Amino acid sequence: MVDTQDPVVTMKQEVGKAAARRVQSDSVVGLGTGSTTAFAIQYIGERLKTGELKNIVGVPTSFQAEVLARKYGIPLTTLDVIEKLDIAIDGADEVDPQKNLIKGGGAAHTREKIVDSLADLFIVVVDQSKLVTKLGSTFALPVEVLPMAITPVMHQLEKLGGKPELRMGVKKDGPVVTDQGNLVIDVKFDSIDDPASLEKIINNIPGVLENGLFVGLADIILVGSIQDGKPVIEEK
Ligand SMILES: O=C(CO)[C@H](O)[C@H](O)COP(=O)(O)O
Repeated sequence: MVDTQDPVVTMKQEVGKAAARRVQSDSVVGLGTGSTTAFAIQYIGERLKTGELKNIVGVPTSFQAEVLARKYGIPLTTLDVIEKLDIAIDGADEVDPQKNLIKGGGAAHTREKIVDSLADLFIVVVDQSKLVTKLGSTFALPVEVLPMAITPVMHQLEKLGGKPELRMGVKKDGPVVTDQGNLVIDVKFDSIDDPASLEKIINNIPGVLENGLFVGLADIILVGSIQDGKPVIEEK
């Protein structure tokens, strides 16, 4: 259960709400994945319920987002019937000063990249600990891979200087399986000097579906921190 008294939880809640307040009536909204975005989805649902927001449809980036959207009464649509989104709200695992991201801590980065990249406005919700000067400094880069290609892809990632590890389940024996039925390799790089070219190089390895580098996609970063015991939100 979520501890609503925990200041970190309160701060995540406030960041999620701040992003949800940017959603306007008559819009198509990308619904991200993760614990921070979950609060944004909840608050969009609450604004719909009170009538403050009208005529919203969501595009979920994962099974988790879909379940939450249904729980909070947000109607859903698919990319087959819309051309673009007005706004997307999503979390991140690392954010650099150029607003480039590492995502995929929840193994949802493939669908997240599709949805977030189609949004006119992509808002990222994070806490201060996610800000880094260089991507890769704290977090391993998630790469979604077709199961049959795991071994050759690992070899290629090692040749790029990474240390690849197959992501294993928690409270589930065996590897994590994505919403698409694939596996995730987390690759630790000492540092990622050129995220734009690494994103392309990794995606060019046969068997790789998508990696968690989001380059040049984010428009606004909402950063939460706790100051004097209170949540503070800063916009970058
Ligand atoms: O990329 C993601 C899922 O694939 C998440 O957005 C990312 O892991 C951040 O999650 P949280 O808000 O729980 O820290």
